[in-house]
Amino acid sequence: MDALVEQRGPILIVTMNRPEVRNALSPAMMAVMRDAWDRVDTDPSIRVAILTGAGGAFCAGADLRAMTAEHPGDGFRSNGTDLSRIDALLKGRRLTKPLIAAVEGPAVAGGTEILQATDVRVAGESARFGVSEARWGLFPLGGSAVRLPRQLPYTVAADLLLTGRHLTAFEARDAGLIGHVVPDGEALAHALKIAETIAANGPLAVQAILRTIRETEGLPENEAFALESRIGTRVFMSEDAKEGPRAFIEKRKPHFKGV
Ligand SMILES: C[C@H]([C@H](O)CC(=O)SCCNC(=O)CCNC(=O)[C@H](O)C(C)(C)COP(=O)(O)OP(=O)(O)OC[C@H]1O[C@@H](n2cnc3c(N)ncnc32)[C@H](O)[C@@H]1OP(=O)(O)O)[C@H]1CC[C@H]2[C@@H]3CCC4=CC(=O)CC[C@]4(C)[C@H]3CC[C@]12C
Repeated sequence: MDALVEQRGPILIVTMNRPEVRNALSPAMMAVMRDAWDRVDTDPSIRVAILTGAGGAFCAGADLRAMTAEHPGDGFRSNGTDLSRIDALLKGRRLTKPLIAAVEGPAVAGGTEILQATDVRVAGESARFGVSEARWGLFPLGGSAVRLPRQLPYTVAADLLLTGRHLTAFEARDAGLIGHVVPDGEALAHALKIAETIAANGPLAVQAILRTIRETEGLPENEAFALESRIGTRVFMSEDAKEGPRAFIEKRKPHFKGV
């Protein structure tokens, strides 16, 4: 299987699994990823997802060997593919639940592109990041030319996109591309701890916060607050909003039901 999917309690772990090519993307891998994202969105027992890679690598982007079989543009010309939405890479689509990246080794090109669709990012200290498409005369069609300048300071994003150079894990953390650097081999364990913390929180609150972050992006402040207050008020009216404060006063863990 080019990608593996495992549910551990409320956490769904998706592992890109072509370690012999540093988990370069294949159509089969992308089909499993797309189905996994559908499952995250529709299965109420899943509260958080983790994306990781097998064999000490995250993902090396598109399969460059497969691209040499024919002109890389032929696939698009022949079937009129619309790349404004690529579900597997969460381009043009965002999950309704938090997605955590657990990165070991290279997360390059398409690997750094899908990273930008994750909410919390953890990497082993030998991880490397970059959007190297321009080095091969290609375009980062996983969305980085749009998304990276929205996530990083402009000049950092432009530098990475235009030079195709790679960053170490510490440089990526300094640039704000990732949030946590951990010893090599511990990215998944650390991501699981973060996932457990999030999964123990009120699921309605978590999903409403995420929805607000996503849907207010780029809105004028007053429009953003109008939407935010509509989404947030519904959380306050839930059963979970009664349970949380009650649990605090009774000095026990809350039992959230997601209603
Ligand atoms: C458009 C997007 C996306 O933006 C385009 C890309 O991602 S282009 C890919 C660019 N990739 C790179 O620049 C990375 C290249 N690799 C490296 O730099 C290094 O290997 C490394 C830093 C990752 C690791 O270095 P190491 O020293 O640790 O290891 P190394 O010895 O180099 O490698 C070990 C072996 O692994 C092989 N390897 C590594 N990377 C690749 C790779 N990318 N491809 C193939 N093989 C790789 C290496 O050769 C070694 O093997 P040996 O045998 O030992 O030599 C696009 C993203 C997804 C696309 C869609 C995919 C599905 C589709 C299918 C279609 O038919 C239609 C189109 C589409 C929808 C397609 C559309 C474009 C994308 C969205």
